[in-house]
Amino acid sequence: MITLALAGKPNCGKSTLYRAATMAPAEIANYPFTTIDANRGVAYVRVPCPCTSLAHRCGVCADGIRYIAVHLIDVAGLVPEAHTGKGLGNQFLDHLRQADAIIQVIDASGSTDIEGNPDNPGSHDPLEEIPMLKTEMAMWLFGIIEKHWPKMQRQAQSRSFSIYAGLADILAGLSIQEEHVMEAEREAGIELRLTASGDLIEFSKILMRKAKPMIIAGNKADLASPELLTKVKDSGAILTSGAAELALRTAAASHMIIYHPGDASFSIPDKGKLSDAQKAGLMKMKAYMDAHGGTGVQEIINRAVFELLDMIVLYPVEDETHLTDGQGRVLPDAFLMKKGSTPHDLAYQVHTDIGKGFLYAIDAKTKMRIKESAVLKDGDIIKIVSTAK
Ligand SMILES: Nc1nc2c(ncn2[C@@H]2O[C@H](COP(=O)(O)OP(=O)(O)OP(=O)(O)O)[C@@H](O)[C@H]2O)c(=O)[nH]1
Repeated sequence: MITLALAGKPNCGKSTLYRAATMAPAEIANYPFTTIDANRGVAYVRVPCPCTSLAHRCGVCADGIRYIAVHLIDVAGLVPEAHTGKGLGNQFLDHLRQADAIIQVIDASGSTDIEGNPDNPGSHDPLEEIPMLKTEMAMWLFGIIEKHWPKMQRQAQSRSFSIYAGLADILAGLSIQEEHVMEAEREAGIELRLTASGDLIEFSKILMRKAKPMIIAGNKADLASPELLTKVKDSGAILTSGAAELALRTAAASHMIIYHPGDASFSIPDKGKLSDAQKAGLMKMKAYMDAHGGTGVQEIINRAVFELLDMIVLYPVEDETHLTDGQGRVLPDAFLMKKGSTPHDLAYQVHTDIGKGFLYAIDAKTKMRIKESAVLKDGDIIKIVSTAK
């Protein structure tokens, strides 16, 4: 399953964002494994469910909204020089190891300094936080490479030794592959074999960027001044309010409001049941959402998955006419897969045996056979015919 990590300095709101994003939407609260351990949980991307255009609705989605699970990690807060052991030190880097993509959380309200100490809103520049994470991650990676470099350079004297494979091997735990190493070498304009370890910092930065793509959440946006909001938004960050999202999901869970994560707004079914304080709190959130089109929490998860990681959603079925599985359930499964995936890749994703016994696939929309190597499109509903059952 795809893993996203929330990383940033202490007090920028990571845990609040994490709690909000991993609080299962009311309709799917009984999904298994909502919390895996203290800092690893299940969050969801939101997509329109294809069943909305069918005669039979699917029973999985909530009012035509399909939520698909991804893992989310709440990474320990990091401070400058964390790679040397400062603050909680390398703990955060060990968490990041497991991530496919990183959501860097910054305090858009400027109400905490670079080490996370509280201050008045607007007293710090949120954009100063952005290079810190990149630097710490790159220096950590550099530290690993540096340790192995003398040996690697000796081995590189031998013609049969590939420095790309060697480096990828050392960094396999970080999901760094040979192609990443080659691309980073090219981009850094160096020849790895001939480069002294001390000159590998820029290379490490590029390599980290390739292996762990990053998107920025300008969090606590509800507390930020209009000037800071503009500045943070112009930097390309997505504005978020983890606190608002958490409050909305909590209110929805107790049926105080109707809200699906990612909605631009919410409704109150029975105002009479709310206290004046609750009404005032909700109105404040409504004003914020009206101004920003929502809390931004769902948006950042969707963008991390679909834009940073280039994923599409595919729906495997066993019966291409009724779009059901073997038990008659309509569109029960939705898989997140890399853009460019083929029916054969999907077959493997469903089950290794289905992949091994793959015969052919049918596009349920056109009822036509498609080639094993055809490139699938986002939203495709596919029947796989395999020797395996
Ligand atoms: N106004 C506002 N406050 C927030 C928001 N998110 C978090 N906070 C507050 O900011 C403070 C820090 O939030 P946390 O979620 O604990 O921050 P953290 O980054 O996990 O902190 P560490 O665990 O120290 O790394 C708490 O008082 C939160 O209530 C937000 O979106 N808006």
